[in-house]
Amino acid sequence: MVGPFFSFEGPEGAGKTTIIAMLKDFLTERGWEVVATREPGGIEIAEEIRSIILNPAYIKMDGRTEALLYAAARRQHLVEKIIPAMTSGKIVLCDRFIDSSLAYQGFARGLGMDEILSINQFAIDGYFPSLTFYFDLEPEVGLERIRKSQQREINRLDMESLSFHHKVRQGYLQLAQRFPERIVQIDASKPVDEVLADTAHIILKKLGEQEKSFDHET
Ligand SMILES: Nc1ncnc2c1ncn2[C@@H]1O[C@H](COP(=O)(O)OP(=O)(O)OP(=O)(O)O)[C@@H](O)[C@H]1O
Ligand SMILES: Cc1cn([C@H]2C[C@H](O)[C@@H](COP(=O)(O)O)O2)c(=O)[nH]c1=O
Repeated sequence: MVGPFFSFEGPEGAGKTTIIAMLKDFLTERGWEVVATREPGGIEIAEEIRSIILNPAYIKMDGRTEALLYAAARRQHLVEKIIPAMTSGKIVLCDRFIDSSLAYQGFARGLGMDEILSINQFAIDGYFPSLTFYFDLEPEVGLERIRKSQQREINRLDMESLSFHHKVRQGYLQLAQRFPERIVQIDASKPVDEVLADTAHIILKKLGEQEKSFDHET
């Protein structure tokens, strides 16, 4: 069985990292093998690219360079970590994937969603997530959460204007409308335990569906 691939999307401080860690424990306790990972990063080459993209000193980075670096990090992470995990039947929980590029570079940077989709189609070669959770939150709330967080350094993208972060949200809302069969919107303003319950419920349903279709094949 090929393991399912779930991506988690949303603005800064939406709670993706928190919920992925909780879901990993929740699913592992139920006997699933789970790989939790993140973009940009997750493996050495992509973490190196991450440190370049997010370096607050690189304010002169061109938007297209930024988009290509995210796509390059994505490609390496996909072939080195995500595909092998899926092939060995593990559940993949990925903190950000292609929709981050569509919302941030495509929409908020103004490079065009379809242009960014096109370079990313080359990078992902058909490996779209089985399901994407979009954690919807007012950008002001998310930015305030990360400002208060001890564990989170402020990176180059965090430093963008509030209007950029509003555009990111608008971009995500458009994506949720464009891909309703893949993207599930979660209210990330709720308390952590409620966000976890909402997300886990959908994942268990999806796993049940996948187990059923697997039974039919055998
Ligand atoms: N539902 C929630 N309600 C209140 N605070 C939360 C909630 N979820 C997460 N937080 C807190 O908000 C901060 C950011 O959470 P987290 O790192 O999980 O977000 P994120 O979406 O991964 O952010 P980013 O993508 O910007 O790194 C943390 O301090 C976390 O404890
Ligand atoms: C994958 C991806 C990410 N981004 C942005 C989104 C965030 O501002 C940073 C990553 O930081 P995080 O703390 O790990 O969330 O990068 C982007 O603009 N485009 C992308 O494709």
